[in-house]
Amino acid sequence: MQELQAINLTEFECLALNSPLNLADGHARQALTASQARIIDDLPNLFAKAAARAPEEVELDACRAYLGLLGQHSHPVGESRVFACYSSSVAMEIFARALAQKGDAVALIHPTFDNIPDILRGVGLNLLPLEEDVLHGGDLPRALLDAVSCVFVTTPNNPTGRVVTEERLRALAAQCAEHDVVLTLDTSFRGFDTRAHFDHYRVLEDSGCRWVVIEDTGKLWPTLELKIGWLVTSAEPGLPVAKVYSDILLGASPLVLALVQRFAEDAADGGLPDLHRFIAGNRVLVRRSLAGLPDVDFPDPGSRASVERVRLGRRSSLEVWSALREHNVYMLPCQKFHWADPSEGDHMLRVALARPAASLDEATRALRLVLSSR
Ligand SMILES: N=C(N)NC[C@@H](O)CC(=O)C(=O)O
Repeated sequence: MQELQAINLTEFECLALNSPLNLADGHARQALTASQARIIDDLPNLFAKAAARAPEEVELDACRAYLGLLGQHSHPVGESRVFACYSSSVAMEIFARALAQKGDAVALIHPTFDNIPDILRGVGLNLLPLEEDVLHGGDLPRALLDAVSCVFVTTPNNPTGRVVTEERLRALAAQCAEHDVVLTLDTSFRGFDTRAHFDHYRVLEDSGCRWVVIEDTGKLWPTLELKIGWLVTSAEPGLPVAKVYSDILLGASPLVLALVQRFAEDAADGGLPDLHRFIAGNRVLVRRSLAGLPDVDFPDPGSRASVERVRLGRRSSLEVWSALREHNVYMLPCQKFHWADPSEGDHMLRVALARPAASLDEATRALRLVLSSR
C-alpha cells in the first residue's frame, strides 16, 4: 500500500491503459458512432483539404465549430490571444510558466485532478486550497484574494462535476477584477454539461478582470488522443503567455484541428445530446449495479460529467483498487484529487463512464463482488 500512496492519478491511469476493463482515465473510450466512423473513414480527404488551406483558416473553423457547439459565442476566436496546443495539459504548463514569471501563489479549487497542482507546483507556485463549498457559497474571503495572484477553478469540476453558475462566475470575476487577480478556468469537462454552456467569455470580457481559459476537446470523443487544448486569454492578461507559447509550440496540427471541426459539427447535428444520453445511461448502470451495498453511495447526485465517484463507507479505496486489479479491472482511487489533504479521498473511487456499457457492466459486477466481501 505504501508504494501506491506515492503515485499520482495519471500513474494509476497508466497502469490501467492496457486492460480491456480500464475505467480509470477520463478520456473517451466508447465506440465511435456511425457518423463519427464516417468522419474517420474520410481522414485522407480531411488531410488533403487541411494541407491545402492556410493553417489559420483551419484553426478558425475548428475554434468556431467547437466553441459554438458549447455556447461560447463571445470567444475571441481569430484574435492573437487564442493558442492551440496538443493537449490541455500542455496549455496548462504554458500558462503555469507564464504565471510563475509574474506571481507566486494560486488559490486552486479543492478537490481537483492532481496534474493541475502538480504542474503549478512544478514551476514554483505556492497553492492555497479553495474548497468547492467556499467557491460556490458566495464571495471569496478577501484575505485569500489578497494572498494570491491567481484564482484557478475547474468547471465542471473533476471528479465532482460541480458547475460554476453564470451568476457565480460573474461575481467571482468581479472580485478578481477588484483585487487584480487573474481568474483561470479549466473547462475540460464542459462538453458534458449544458449548465456549463452559458457564454463564459461574455461574462469574462464584461467583468474587466484579467482571465485565462483552458479548453479541452479531448474528453468528449474517442479520437485516440487526437485532441486540442486551447489556451485563451483576456486582451491584457499581464502574463507572457504568447512568449512562453512560442518557447513550446509553433502551432497544433491542422489535421487534428480539421478532425475537431468535423466531430464538433457532427455533435451539433444531434451527436452531443446522444452523447449526454449515453453518459447518463452509463451513470444509471453504475448506480444500479452497486445498489443496496452497505455503506456504498454516490456523493455527486447532480453530476453530468463522464466520471462518477463511489463512496465506499469505511473500505479503503487503495485496498479495493488492489482487489479490483486481481480481476484486471481498473478504477481511480480518489486520494490524489484531494491534493491538500489526500486522506479525504481514502474511501472513494472514481469510475470512468465514457466506456462501452458492456465493459462498465462487467467492471461494476467485479466491483460489487469486491465490495460485498469487505
Ligand atoms: N496530462 C495528464 N495527466 N493527463 C491525464 C488527464 O487527462 C486525465 C484526466 O483528466 C482524468 O482522468 O480525469
